[in-house]
Amino acid sequence: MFGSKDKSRRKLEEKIIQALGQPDWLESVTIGEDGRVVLVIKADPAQPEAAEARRIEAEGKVELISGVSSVSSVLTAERAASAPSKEVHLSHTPASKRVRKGARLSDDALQQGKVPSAAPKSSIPGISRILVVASAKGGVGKSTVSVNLAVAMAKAGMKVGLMDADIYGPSIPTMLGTVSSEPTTSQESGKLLPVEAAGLKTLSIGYLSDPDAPMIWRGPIVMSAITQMLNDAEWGTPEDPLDILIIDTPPGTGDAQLTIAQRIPVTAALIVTTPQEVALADVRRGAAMFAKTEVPVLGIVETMSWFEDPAGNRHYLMGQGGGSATANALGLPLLAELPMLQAVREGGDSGQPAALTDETAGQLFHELARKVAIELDGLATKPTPDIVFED
Ligand SMILES: Nc1ncnc2c1ncn2[C@@H]1O[C@H](COP(=O)(O)OP(=O)(O)OP(=O)(O)O)[C@@H](O)[C@H]1O
Repeated sequence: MFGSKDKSRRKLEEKIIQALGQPDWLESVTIGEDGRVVLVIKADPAQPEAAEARRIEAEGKVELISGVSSVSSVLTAERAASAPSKEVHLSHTPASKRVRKGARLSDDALQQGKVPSAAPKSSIPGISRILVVASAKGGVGKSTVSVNLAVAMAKAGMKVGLMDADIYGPSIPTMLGTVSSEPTTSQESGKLLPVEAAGLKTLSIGYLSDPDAPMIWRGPIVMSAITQMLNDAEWGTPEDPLDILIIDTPPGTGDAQLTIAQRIPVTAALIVTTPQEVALADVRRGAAMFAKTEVPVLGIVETMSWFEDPAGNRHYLMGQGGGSATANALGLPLLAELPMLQAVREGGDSGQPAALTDETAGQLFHELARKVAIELDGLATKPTPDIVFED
């Protein structure tokens, strides 16, 4: 599946599928570097005992296969056939009235509070598009970018959701000042109602786990929680969906990240990095993971790029130019180089995102949001829709 170990893992995957008798209930097999196997098993939620028996039997069979060091599994509800896509409206506008995708269209769309209609849509009712924010390493500013980007989009009038799937350190509740909030359940639908803050709807894996519990959250468990937050929460309705759900994912390119990229109908990803060369090698791995799972990467966001002293001199504390070099090497746009700003750090600590309260940060993240909208728009190239620029 990955790099030089491709062949042996593919062989092992085949063995596993064969040992299970190629069942249609096996949704996916993920094999970690050291032979750890995660099975995703489809099951009927109305028959929990049968589901559990299926899981135990499958794990027992896979455990016996040589090359497998451990096996775990996650049960997922069998999905109904996906609703017909309400995709882009293809118009019959004369060519002279069409506009090139990108450029002003997206800018205007962002101003109007909409992701461009041309951008591909997710298949989850109530959520138009899903953007995952990823980083190959921890502590690079991924959650800060997720929160402030979400706020900038909401300020522009979009309906934005922010889901914190960072198992290793769910920090969104701190950054939004919602640590003591708890999602409630709708009496009508029985679904989880996201917490509302800073103009966003938000849910965090932190709400579903005990913060003092040992960090046992790993691929399969996190996937169940993420699936629950995605499918069993009232983000929007099919008639009035979220324009975009931003997911802050756990750092790294391991099983948990791979499972997210494979299992969730992600529209696109954004990769956050610092200018450090050591982080950039990891960014390349992250981009490769998304390429393998066919999730388009919109671009790179470099953050903590420099610190500006009161005299206006820039200090490149973490190196310089690395983000643009990686973006060039990967053929991806560098969507932002965000400086270190005290207001951004303080905003994260105080639960008042800087994009909401600080003018400089507000402008920087508005610009990033605009570029993200342009790139989302640019995804809709196949088949090319005719986009009408409203006069
Ligand atoms: N542009 C910035 N200016 C100043 N401080 C920043 C900036 N970006 C991030 N920080 C600070 O750096 C720290 C790490 O940021 P953050 O928590 O967003 O990283 P992360 O990649 O999400 O980390 P984790 O791996 O824990 O998820 C935080 O204290 C945050 O306030």
